[in-house]
Amino acid sequence: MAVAAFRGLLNGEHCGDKRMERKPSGKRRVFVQTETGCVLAMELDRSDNAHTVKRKLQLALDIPTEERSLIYGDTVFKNDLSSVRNDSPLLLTRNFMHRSSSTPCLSPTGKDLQPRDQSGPIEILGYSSHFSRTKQLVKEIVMAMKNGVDPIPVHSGLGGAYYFRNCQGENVAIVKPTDEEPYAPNNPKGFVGKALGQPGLKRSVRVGETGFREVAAYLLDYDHFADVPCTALVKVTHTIFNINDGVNGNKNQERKQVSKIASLQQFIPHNFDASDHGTSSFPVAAVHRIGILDIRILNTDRHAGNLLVRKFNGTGSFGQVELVPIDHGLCLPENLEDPYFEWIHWPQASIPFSEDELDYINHLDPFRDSEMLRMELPMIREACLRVLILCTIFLKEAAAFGLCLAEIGEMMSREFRGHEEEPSELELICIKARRLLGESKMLCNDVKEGDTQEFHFSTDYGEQEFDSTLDMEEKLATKSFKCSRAENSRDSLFRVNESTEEEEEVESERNVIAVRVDGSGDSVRYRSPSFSRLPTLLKNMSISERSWQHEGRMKKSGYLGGASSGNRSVNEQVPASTSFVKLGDMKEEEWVQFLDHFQKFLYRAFMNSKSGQKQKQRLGTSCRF
Ligand SMILES: Nc1ncnc2c1ncn2[C@@H]1O[C@H](COP(=O)(O)OP(=O)(O)OP(=O)(O)O)[C@@H](O)[C@H]1O
Repeated sequence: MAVAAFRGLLNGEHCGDKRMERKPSGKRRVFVQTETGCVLAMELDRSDNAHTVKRKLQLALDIPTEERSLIYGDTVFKNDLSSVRNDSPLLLTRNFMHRSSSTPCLSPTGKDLQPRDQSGPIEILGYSSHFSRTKQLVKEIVMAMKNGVDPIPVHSGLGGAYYFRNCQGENVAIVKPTDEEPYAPNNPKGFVGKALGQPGLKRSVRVGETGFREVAAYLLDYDHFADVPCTALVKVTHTIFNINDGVNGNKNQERKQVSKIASLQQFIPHNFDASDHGTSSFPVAAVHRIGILDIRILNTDRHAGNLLVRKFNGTGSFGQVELVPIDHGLCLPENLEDPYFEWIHWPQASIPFSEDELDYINHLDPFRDSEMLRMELPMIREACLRVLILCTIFLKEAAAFGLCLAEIGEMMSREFRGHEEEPSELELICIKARRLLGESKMLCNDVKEGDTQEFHFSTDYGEQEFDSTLDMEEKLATKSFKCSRAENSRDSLFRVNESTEEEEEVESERNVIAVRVDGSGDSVRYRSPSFSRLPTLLKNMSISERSWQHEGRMKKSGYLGGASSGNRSVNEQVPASTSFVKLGDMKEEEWVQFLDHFQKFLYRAFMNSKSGQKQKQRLGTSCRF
């Protein structure tokens, strides 16, 4: 009966076929994933809305749906589904987010395994021309499966992963289902206890959301600069996958065809990983290129095991090797986090960037990158895109200033004093920029209705209204502000600029980078902050010595003690990672203004970093076990 509800709603388009964004009939196929990982392909009619879809799901899966919502990244669908694109993975999740993390999400009795749908065994979710290599891989894998060559589980790592093979039995891809990640409901290695969408191994990366990050890293790696293997998001159906049963997270021994949303990455034959090999033979260019990527995406998990080492031409002659970066599931966190850069103390990272590398960095455009990701991976959260923008600006300015990879990595990494974690230089700059944003907002809010649209205030008179903690350079930076209310903006777009000559010059370099249509249908134009120049106003100001300490005094005690079998309590084992700076909670106009402030503080911070470099104490926060 459940299957009947879907008759005619599913189709079997082959993964290699050219798929249109929306079929002429107005029908779209979506993949709905429940919190327990179960995936169902559905075809939506023009008339379908969130209620009708939930009703169909209830019938098909025999699960209650009243207290649940359909979500897609940041979007919660109340009713209208017209913005959902063909082949989107939607998540059906409970409305209340105060689920006890000690109570594993209920996967009642294995009953909610989805009925067989008619889509192909592997479907690529996305249309990018970048996935042409992946399409080829998928064809090879499907052919092999038809010939009885099945995938095999990967035993290393914390998450569920499977090598998919070609007809010759060679590994050609590694597939990681999103519901088998560490702590996800169907993790096969005993690390269970959370529902999809809850904070995961890193608090700023939700359970079930590492797959699209792997794809994002691949898509951002323009011209295969860092050599990230081709990666796509897929819906894949096989009996090999793991399903846990009931509240205990025990493995369901019954092998059935199940569909999963997963990342599929090209398998790269290799000789070692970087933890098994002396680092001195690693080419400077490879380390730089991987480091540049890691900085852009704020990789929190670049441990040595995530760098595959391939002997050059397979012979190893002259000790030459190639490095291939893998496992980007913990990049682009939703907040600034402590990154983990294994390369930070390798000598190669202290060698200045080459001209080619500087040229590549110079041509990076974080706003174009975030637009591209929004198009290719619509489920990506805005907060992650802001991290990408911020870190790319930081990289561009730092490289233009003359910092090397190691120095940039140092500035992004947190320090440990005693057992206390302190914000990184990058986070300190953001804290200052946010404080300044708060102060300028307060001042702008003081303007009464009916006042002129343009007004001035001076430091002398504004000072009393500032937070007493505002330090010297912030006071100077806020000196003589001119707040102008952007005209025609329904959502009160404010721009705060210094009324200095430098400001005039900088202002003239700014371009409109995006036109956003707000809820009222009005368009709001955003400017791109200048990358090439820092306002000279702040060059002589000092960023105060780091005095700020996290009030909670979080102790960093590392992650899990081991990776053997047996279920683990999430509460005991989720790391206490701190968020010093949030980027996602700013409104669009605040974010633009924040970026302006952020850039103004960079120059001095770079000067300080050059003059006072000291070795930081790090405990290491990668997720390698
Ligand atoms: N593209 C690839 N090509 C070849 N081997 C790979 C590839 N990706 C992963 N592997 C292998 O699979 C193993 C597990 O993969 P991966 O590290 O991505 O999983 P994980 O569960 O995220 O691991 P970890 O817990 O170490 O971060 C790796 O140790 C590596 O040997």
